[in-house]
Amino acid sequence: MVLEELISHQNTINKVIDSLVPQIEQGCQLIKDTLSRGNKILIAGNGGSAADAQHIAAEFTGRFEVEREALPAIALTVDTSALTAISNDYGFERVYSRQILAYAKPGDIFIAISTSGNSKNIIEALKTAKEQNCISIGLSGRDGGLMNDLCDLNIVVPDKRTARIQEMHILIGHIFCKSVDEFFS
Ligand SMILES: O=C(CO)[C@@H](O)[C@H](O)[C@H](O)[C@H](O)COP(=O)(O)O
Ligand SMILES: [Zn+2]
Repeated sequence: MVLEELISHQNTINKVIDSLVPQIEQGCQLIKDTLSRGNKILIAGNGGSAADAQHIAAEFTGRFEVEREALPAIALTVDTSALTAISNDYGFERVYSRQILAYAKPGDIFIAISTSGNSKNIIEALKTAKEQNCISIGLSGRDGGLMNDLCDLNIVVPDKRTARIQEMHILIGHIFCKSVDEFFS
């Protein structure tokens, strides 16, 4: 089983190498352009993808591999008072869209992470991000789901398994960070 899982991960990376390099490069460029204009990054996801959202945001506000200026990135997954109040008062579907209304300025980037591409709170957040004139980058999987029609750039990991898709998302997130390190250092 262990070897099979490792080989399955390797097969997914090979599919990403074969099909997603231009889209990942486009994501790097959008993020560098956004940060160098003085705009910020907002990130959200559910479950393992919530952990990815805060992991990636912290690489920007703190640092990744080299010394460079602090960069503005906010994970919408971390404030338990906001998460519980918004869910309780407006419904879980609006837990991220309400925070986008609070934080987003035109030209900011919203990175939406969903392996199915269909989580309702992520879809609502993408609709609000569009209304706020934000740029949206999707990290999704399977067939890209509803995110295909709502993201400026939807990076769809060509796999069916949530675990494999999540593993590629954090790799792509780290590639975004590497490209930002090179640009800002
Ligand atoms: O990490 C995992 C599974 O590996 C789970 O916590 C997973 O993220 C949750 O089931 C999410 O609710 C799935 O949502 P999504 O990726 O379809 O948007
Ligand atoms: Zn997981």
